[in-house]
Amino acid sequence: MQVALLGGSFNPPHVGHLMAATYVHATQDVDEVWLMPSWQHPFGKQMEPFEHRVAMCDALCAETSGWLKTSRIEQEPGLSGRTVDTLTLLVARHPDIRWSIIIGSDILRDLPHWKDFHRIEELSRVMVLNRAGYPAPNTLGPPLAEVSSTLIRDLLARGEAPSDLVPARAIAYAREHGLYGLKRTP
Ligand SMILES: Nc1ncnc2c1ncn2[C@@H]1O[C@H](COP(=O)(O)OP(=O)(O)OP(=O)(O)O)[C@@H](O)[C@H]1O
Ligand SMILES: O=C(O)c1ccc[n+]([C@@H]2O[C@H](COP(=O)([O-])O)[C@@H](O)[C@H]2O)c1
Repeated sequence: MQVALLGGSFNPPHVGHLMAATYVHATQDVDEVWLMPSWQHPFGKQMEPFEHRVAMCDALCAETSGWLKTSRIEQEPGLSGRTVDTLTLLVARHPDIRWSIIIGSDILRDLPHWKDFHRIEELSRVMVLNRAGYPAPNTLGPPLAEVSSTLIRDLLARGEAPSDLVPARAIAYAREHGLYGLKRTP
């Protein structure tokens, strides 16, 4: 089996994540895509609690026929969000799976600060998706949606409803739990 990992803060998840996962599943030789929310972020990004972000990722997965899953692997003791360590654990735990790592082209500028990226390339196929606004050589596919979690948090802070940028079930969950300063709904 071939699995592609899409790691991120998912704070909140949005249609860009869904499009990225769908694109990879539809065009690459991949059986499943696993969303892999950060438990703690290596560069110290502040995020809503892990359980809420997992639940919103599950809401994205519900939009698919079962090939998209959420992995809680990053909460394992001993991991710190460094992808090479997470991948090493996954490789040991699932020797039957062949791994790919999905990253958006915005991440390319951060890679010099990643731990042991060469080892990640040894353990997996790295797919760099063409994220709109971040052109780079050797990316995969057409530019994907111009949307970010930062934009969505900004819209929510201004009292706007980003209903065209976040899958409905995910925004409903965020509202139900009063995330991102949203007024809690029963
Ligand atoms: N619109 C998009 N198109 C392509 N890749 C994306 C898109 N949005 C996110 N990604 C990729 O998904 C992964 C996880 O992204 P993340 O959860 O940090 O979302 P983000 O929108 O970049 O968040 P933030 O705005 O909070 O930094 C990264 O590899 C990122 O490049
Ligand atoms: O391995 C590293 O050193 C490393 C450094 C920064 C980020 N990452 C991973 O990159 C993924 C996307 O991160 P981000 O910054 O877009 O939320 C997420 O799974 C992080 O754990 C990994």
